[in-house]
Amino acid sequence: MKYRVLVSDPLAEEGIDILKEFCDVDVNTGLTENQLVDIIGDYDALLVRSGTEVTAQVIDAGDKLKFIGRAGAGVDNIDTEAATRRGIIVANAPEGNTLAATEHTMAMMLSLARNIPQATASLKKGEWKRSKFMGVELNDKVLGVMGFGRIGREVAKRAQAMQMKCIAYDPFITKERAASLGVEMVPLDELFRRADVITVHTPLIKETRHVINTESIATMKDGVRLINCARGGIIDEEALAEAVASGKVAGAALDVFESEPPAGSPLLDTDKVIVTPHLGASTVEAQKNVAVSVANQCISVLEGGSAKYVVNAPMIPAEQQAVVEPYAMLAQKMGRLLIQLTEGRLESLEITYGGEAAELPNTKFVTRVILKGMLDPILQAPVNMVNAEFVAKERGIRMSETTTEEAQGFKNIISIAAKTDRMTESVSGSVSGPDHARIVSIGGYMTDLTPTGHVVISRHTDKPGVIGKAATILGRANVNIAGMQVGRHKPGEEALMVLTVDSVVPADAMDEIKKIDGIHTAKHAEI
Ligand SMILES: NC(=O)C1=CN([C@@H]2O[C@H](COP(=O)(O)OP(=O)(O)OC[C@H]3O[C@@H](n4cnc5c(N)ncnc54)[C@H](O)[C@@H]3O)[C@@H](O)[C@H]2O)C=CC1
Ligand SMILES: O=C(O)C(=O)COP(=O)(O)O
Repeated sequence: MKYRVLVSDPLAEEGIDILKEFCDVDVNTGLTENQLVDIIGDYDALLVRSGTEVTAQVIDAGDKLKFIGRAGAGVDNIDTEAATRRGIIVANAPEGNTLAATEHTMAMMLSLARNIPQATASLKKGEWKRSKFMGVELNDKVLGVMGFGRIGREVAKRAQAMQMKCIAYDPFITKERAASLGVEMVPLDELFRRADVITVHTPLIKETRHVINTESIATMKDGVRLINCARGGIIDEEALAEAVASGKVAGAALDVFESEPPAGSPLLDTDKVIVTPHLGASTVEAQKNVAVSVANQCISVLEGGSAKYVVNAPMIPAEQQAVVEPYAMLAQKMGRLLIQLTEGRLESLEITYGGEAAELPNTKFVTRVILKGMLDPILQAPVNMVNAEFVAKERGIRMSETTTEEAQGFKNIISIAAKTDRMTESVSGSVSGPDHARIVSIGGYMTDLTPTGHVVISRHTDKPGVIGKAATILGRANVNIAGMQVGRHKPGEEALMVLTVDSVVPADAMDEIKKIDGIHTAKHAEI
């Protein structure tokens, strides 16, 4: 059956064409939330731009939904937490419109400095007012860039070409990185104090909401100019309107608004503020880029693969794949085995990465794989790389992740210790090559087990006859034993037996094994 994809905002034809090769595509724009809720249950994927609010209600109604794609950068119109809870991958196309937004910012800055939109409107009205539209030069002025990500950096590069002095604030970018581009990183209050023009390029998050407000504007230079081509709400619009009216702010250029469209905003009534209707990404080139990117990611996810720009799950970058993948495969098997060996309600998990495993670039990814391996068999709802951690947290499972140089005689080791309300159990494994991994201990007993197929694992008193009786029972049940290992600490004490078998062990045979004199516990597991 073909997958069904709903496109609820205008998407470039190039993207739609890619989707149509693999999916049934419906383009249905301008839907209300209720209309979307009514139809979303029929679709496997939803593709949007900034025009669709993908709320928790929409997501919860998307019974078949596996992928939400954002043909652009900002995902603030998507309830990613709700998607994560439901195991839906959210991905964006953050690179495709960087240059479009950058060039729009430059256009806004130049228009603001030289009053181009106002002068155009005036001349078209039949006026010829040359002195009214006296401008300022950008040459030698200080540009303050708040948010030094993709767009912020490209804006700075272009501003430097116009001989502006660029300073930037971004708590997540190092001074060295900025210095390599000739940009001085400064604290935010210094940026506000020193800049002649301030342009914001951050996401709208708690920390950036109304960061430009009455108080911060008061610390800026008289006659400062402000630009927002990022997200409405980073600048407090009421404070801006007042500061423009008082003359503190000489002018502002806005592409985005707290509410879009910004009907009734006083910012639309003043000539000192120039505006565009969220056009930052609106170039032919950018729209083609983002549509193609998100369409390809959508198909990849629907076909069981991964997406390049997942917003709500850790993915392994291509360059780390070869190193991380063997550990991830082992980890999932270890998780699966461990959950089958435990009884009771899972309370905590301690995961230790030792030796070379501690150096992995992405232990968080491997930890999620362990969780998926453990939780998938026991939960009704699908557990995947998107929601594994969330599901564990929701179920109150305490998690700890430790790294250590110690690898217990192996080059690398992953150990998982699980505690339930009834018992503790542990499993360790080691990777010895791209396709070669072993379970090296269970419950503290050494083993050497290829993590695949069916096993019977039992604890028994180390005395003659116990193993033979178990083998006889399996033989009678027509279960072939492919391998056997016994681990013990001291002769005569408790021992652990691992039997690899070629097929499922019938429940009555397992019951018989559990009743053998000397057997303490016995479990059948499929790894
Ligand atoms: N007007 C439009 O049509 C478009 C708007 N955008 C918006 O532009 C903004 C920037 O986009 P990109 O550069 O692609 O994103 P990005 O993720 O590459 O850069 C954002 C930067 O903001 C920084 N940041 C986060 N919190 C911060 C804080 N509290 N203070 C200062 N910096 C902080 C991050 O470290 C990051 O470097 C986003 O809000 C995006 O949605 C993007 C494309 C088109
Ligand atoms: O990519 C972004 O963050 C944008 O704001 C672009 O929005 P749009 O796709 O033009 O609705």
